[in-house]
Amino acid sequence: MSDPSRPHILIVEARFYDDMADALLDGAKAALDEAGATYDIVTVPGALEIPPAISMALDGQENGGTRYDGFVALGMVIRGETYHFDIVSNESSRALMDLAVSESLALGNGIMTVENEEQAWARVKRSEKDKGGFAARAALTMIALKKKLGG
Ligand SMILES: Nc1c(NC[C@H](O)[C@H](O)[C@H](O)CO)[nH]c(=O)[nH]c1=O
Ligand SMILES: CC(=O)[C@@H](O)COP(=O)(O)O
Repeated sequence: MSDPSRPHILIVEARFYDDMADALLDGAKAALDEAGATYDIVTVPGALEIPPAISMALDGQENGGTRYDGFVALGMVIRGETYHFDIVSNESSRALMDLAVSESLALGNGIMTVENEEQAWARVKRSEKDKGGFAARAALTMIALKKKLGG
């Protein structure tokens, strides 16, 4: 039984790039550990699978599954040669926004969409930008806001 006084978070990570996923996850876990939050971690192949995974977790909550106070999405989308970058980037972010608004979710979006690996590495745990940690803190902030607003 999780401690009701501590936020319980679901981290959904896309491991399209394993090494970068590790760095994003390190940042998110460090932020959640610092805040005293508890969390589960699920892994999906790519960023496009993150919104469906969160939707599955929401369905699970209605069927006796684990209840989550908030969600953290982690992924790295790097532009290639084709239009697929735009699809993956735009559709994953749009689906997350649609879910967050329609379900009033406390969600931190840590799906990075970058032009190249240099930009990618400059935004994970091993850098001052630490987008994984930022997404985790965003989720925690929205959990507190939701409680303040009576959600
Ligand atoms: N190119 C990247 C992808 N592409 C894969 C998709 O996200 C998806 O898994 C596939 O289309 C099967 O449904 N995903 C990333 O996370 N990052 C990329 O750079
Ligand atoms: C973001 C992507 O889907 C990308 O990695 C795919 O690369 P490409 O456009 O060269 O097939």
